[in-house]
Amino acid sequence: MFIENFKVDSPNVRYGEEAIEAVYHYETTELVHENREGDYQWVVKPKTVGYDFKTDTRVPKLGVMLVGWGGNNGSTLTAGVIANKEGISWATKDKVQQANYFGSLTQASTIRVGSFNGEEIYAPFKSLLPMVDPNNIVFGGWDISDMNLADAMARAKVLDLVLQKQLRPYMESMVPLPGIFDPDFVAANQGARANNVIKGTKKEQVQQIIKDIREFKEKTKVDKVVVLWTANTERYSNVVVGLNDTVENLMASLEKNDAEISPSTLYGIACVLENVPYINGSPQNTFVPGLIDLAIQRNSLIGGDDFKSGQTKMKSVLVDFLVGAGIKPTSIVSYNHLGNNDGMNLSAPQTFRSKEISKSNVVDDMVSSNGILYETGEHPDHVIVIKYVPYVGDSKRAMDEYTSEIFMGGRSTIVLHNTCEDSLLAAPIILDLVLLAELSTRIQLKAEGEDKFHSFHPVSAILSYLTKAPLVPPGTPVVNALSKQRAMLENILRACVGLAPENNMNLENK
Ligand SMILES: NC(=O)c1ccc[n+]([C@@H]2O[C@H](COP(=O)([O-])OP(=O)(O)OC[C@H]3O[C@@H](n4cnc5c(N)ncnc54)[C@H](O)[C@@H]3O)[C@@H](O)[C@H]2O)c1
Ligand SMILES: O=P([O-])([O-])O[C@@H]1[C@@H](O)[C@H](O)[C@@H](O)[C@H](O)[C@@H]1O
Repeated sequence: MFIENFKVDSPNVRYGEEAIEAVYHYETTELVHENREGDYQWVVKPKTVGYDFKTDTRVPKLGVMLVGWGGNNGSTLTAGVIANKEGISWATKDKVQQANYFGSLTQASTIRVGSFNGEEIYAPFKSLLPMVDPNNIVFGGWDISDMNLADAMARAKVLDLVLQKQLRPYMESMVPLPGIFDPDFVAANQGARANNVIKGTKKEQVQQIIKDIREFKEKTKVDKVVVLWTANTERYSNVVVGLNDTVENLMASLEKNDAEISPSTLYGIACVLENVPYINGSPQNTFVPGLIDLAIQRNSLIGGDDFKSGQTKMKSVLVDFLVGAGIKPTSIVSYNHLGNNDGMNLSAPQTFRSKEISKSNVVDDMVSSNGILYETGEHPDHVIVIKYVPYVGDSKRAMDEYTSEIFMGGRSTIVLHNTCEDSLLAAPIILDLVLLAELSTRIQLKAEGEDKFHSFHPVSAILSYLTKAPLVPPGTPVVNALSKQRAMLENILRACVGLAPENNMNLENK
């Protein structure tokens, strides 16, 4: 059964005028390697840590500024939100299609809240805590191409023409602000669309971005802004001692107009200085150590990297299943071809390399979790190929072959083939990223022994479900398995309303 909403009734939870406060008992374990009578043994000690959570329930008017607003993702997301807001429907050859938010974890998935008369009860994911309604987001942003959003939507060739026609009047007046462009960081083939760029030194460019954010806030009267990079994939920046390894060196390099600071890092510096959450949807190392430290110093949320949309999402499910089932993946070969501008940009070796890295690391945690199947340091062969085929446009083809060793030396080969519009996968992920980033800035927590409430660590690991290469606080583990990432997110939000983690034990029925 499905319910729209619920409230928790518990002595541990208080719904106030402006906040929900919850007292929570976090059940965890501590391991020690002990010498017991001359023999070293691993001992696991369960422990309970008390936490207080406080969630500000005043939902702000949210502005979202996209870097690369006029791209396929940016224009598709903007169009999709307008279509939902305006309740637009359109005729396809199959049926009359209504606008929806399918593919969005927050808007289109549910959580189990309990059982009623023996029946399982589910509620929308978004009913866990008050969140921004995507229909109320005000969009803006930058693009190095000055094309208005209606024309950009047509250039993207993603949405049905009948729908585009209805959306055009809403989008014609939306024109991206000039963006920071540096041809050294993207494929040479991108230069042709760069007719809308910010001039000046790198420091002046950062100052311009700060000015743009302030003016956008002022003009649209939004309470909060989140900035998200959905612009071209860049090559990796060199991380060099003295250049970008510390806050001081990064800021000094900015003063010196050092060529090795990428545009995506420049937007990041501007956002962090302005205390505006900044999320990177592409694979490059935007978050060089100096920028991560700046975000930590200023407690300004950063998140990334690279939207986990199709092939990689599937991989973080399938390999988790295989390894969790005691089956040993030994070779994973992933090929895809696509014909949109992203594909064209990825046809250069340097930008492809960024993608190859973010797509390759995704099985690491699952492989290292099973010392029965894999020796220390052993990895499956893992090959990533991406080809640019203009004819297929945004309709990405992904082909994967997983070969595994099974019982008694047997081999099992699974082959997948997926055809799907790349941008229709990415747009709802962008939505979730900005909605969850905003929500997480309203949550405060305090562990027992701490005297003050504080926010989550500014390097936002709770966004991991949505990214191929999750950025996590330095020195903390990266989790790639999709089910674990979802459970982490859901259980943290449950904790904020005093609900225990979903444990699926169902003891009442056993
Ligand atoms: N679609 C997916 O499923 C998916 C998944 C993961 C990651 N991504 C990443 O998302 C990004 C966007 O994808 P897309 O399909 O929308 O690409 P796109 O090429 O259609 O759009 C990118 C836009 O960014 C603009 N741009 C480039 N450099 C800029 C800069 N420095 N400042 C401002 N604007 C700039 C371009 O003019 C373009 O309009 C890519 O990096 C892609 O790899 C996409
Ligand atoms: O999410 P996913 O399907 O693994 O990865 C995709 C790549 O396969 C594709 O080549 C690229 O253009 C997309 O931007 C996205 O990164």
